[in-house]
This record gives sequence, C-alpha cells and structure tokens, in this order.
Amino acid sequence: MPESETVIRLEGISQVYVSEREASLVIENLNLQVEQGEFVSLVGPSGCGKTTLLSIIAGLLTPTAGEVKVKGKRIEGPSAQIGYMLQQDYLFPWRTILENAQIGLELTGTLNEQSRERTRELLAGMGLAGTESQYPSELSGGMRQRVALVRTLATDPGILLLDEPFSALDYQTKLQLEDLVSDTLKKSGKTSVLVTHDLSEAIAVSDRVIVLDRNPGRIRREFIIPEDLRNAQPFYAREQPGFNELFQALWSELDQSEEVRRTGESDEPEAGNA
Ligand SMILES: Nc1ncnc2c1ncn2[C@@H]1O[C@H](COP(=O)(O)OP(=O)(O)OP(=O)(O)O)[C@@H](O)[C@H]1O
Repeated sequence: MPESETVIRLEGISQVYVSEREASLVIENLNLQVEQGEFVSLVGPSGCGKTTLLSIIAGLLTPTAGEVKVKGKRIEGPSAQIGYMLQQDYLFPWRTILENAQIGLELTGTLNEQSRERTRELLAGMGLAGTESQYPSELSGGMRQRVALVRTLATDPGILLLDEPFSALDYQTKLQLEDLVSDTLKKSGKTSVLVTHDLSEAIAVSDRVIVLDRNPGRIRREFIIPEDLRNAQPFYAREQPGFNELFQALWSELDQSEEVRRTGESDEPEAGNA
C-alpha cells in the first residue's frame, strides 16, 4: 500500500466573526488532515462553520488564527489547484453550455484547442454531449449541476471543495449525480471535501465522515467508512450490511451535538481535534 500524502492540512484554525454588536467564535482550534485522493465529508448542525471551513481551505477567507497548507505550502489566497462547487450552479444564462464550462479556462488564460477538447470530453463523460451550443435555460436542474461540475473540473484542480452540491436536486437526480461525481473524482484521483446535511449521502460517497460541534465549531468525532461500503457505488452502498448501523451512529453523534447546543454545555469531543 503506497504511503499516503497529506494534501490539505489545517493547523489550529480558529475563526471569529466580528459585527458591530458582538464577536463570535465560530471555529475553535481545529486541526484536520486530508490525504491524497481521499473523500472527506463534513456534517454538523446548521451554523457550526462548515461553509466557513471550506472558504478557509479555498483561500477565500483568512482564518483569525492558524494556517492552511496545501501540499506543504501555506495558502494565502485562491489557487488554481482548488476547485469549488456550490449548491447553485451559477451558470451565466447568456453563455452556451460549452462557454459556461470553459469559463475557468478563460479566467486562468489556459483556454486553447487542447483544453477546449478536454472540456468537450468532460461534458460527454457527464452525459452532456450534444448540449454544447444550448443555453442553461434549456437544461434540467441535474444537467445544469453537471455542467457546473465540468466547469469546476475543466481547469483540472487537484482538490475539489463541494458545498451541498446535490441538495437542490430531486431525490432521483441526486442519487444519480452522487454516483457520477463519486466515480469521476475517484477515477481522476482528486482529493475532495464535501459539506452535506444528508448523512446517508456522506456515508455513501466518503472515505471518512467528520461530525462537527457547534458554538464553537470543533471536530466532535470522525468515522472511517469501512472498505466494502467505500468500494460500492454510492447508490448500492446504501444497501450494504453495516450502512444502517453507521447511519444510526452518525445520527446519534449529531443529535448529541445538537443537545450540546440546546443546553449550552460544553462536551469533550470523542475523537478530539486531531
Ligand atoms: N461573513 C460572516 N460574518 C459574520 N458571521 C458569519 C459570516 N459567515 C458566517 N457567519 C456565521 O458563522 C456561523 C457559521 O456559519 P457557516 O455558514 O460557516 O455554517 P454552516 O455550518 O455552513 O451552516 P449551514 O449548515 O446552515 O449552511 C453562523 O452562525 C453564521 O451566521
């Protein structure tokens, strides 16, 4: 088994948001490592700082304390090696599908015949061949989200940050897209961090699921997903033995996390922030 390589390293991350009325500690002394090719999901109660963490990893937000390293180098701003995909597709309605998909290439000055061809291939791989000259309004929600994924992958980032990318889709489309995304990212060896509220999605697509506490955001517990679940396609992982037990364990951890919030008590995280 090859030695793992740490791609993302968060060290002692704290984030305080300051408004006119108050300062709130949203994340406290959080440490996290994500290895090359690993798929990690972050789950936790609303407001525990999941999106804030993704923004910090993406270099869009400088943390109040601590540092982020990507492949050993400190992140100080947005980087071409990190792609970010959101709940909404944010496609430009006046651009065709191909023009939307290659916008990152234009912005990074890397649009050429070769990268355009690669984008066409990515569209075809997502079942979108033939839509290149159509406009976003002519596509379904699931198709648009696939275009958004192609746009993110077109610049070939090594790291993918996914902030609830499936949550606005109907259930069937969501399951199909989970399979497609998981398959595409695994085959291309990307390192991925997904934020989701859907526990079964987190179990089905991840190598590791991290449960966060709120007030302040800290790692409460992490779950390593067993190999047979990891090797199954997300759709079928849900039918594997052990899936329901894992779901219950995660649910219970989340419930306790909510309980901490409701009572205002501090609870020692079981797995620590390591
Ligand atoms: N720019 C900001 N300024 C001040 N407070 C902020 C800012 N962004 C987020 N917050 C606050 O920080 C906390 C964490 O927000 P964040 O969006 O990171 O949480 P989350 O876990 O992603 O939430 P959700 O699951 O609801 O999307 C929330 O209380 C939010 O109101």
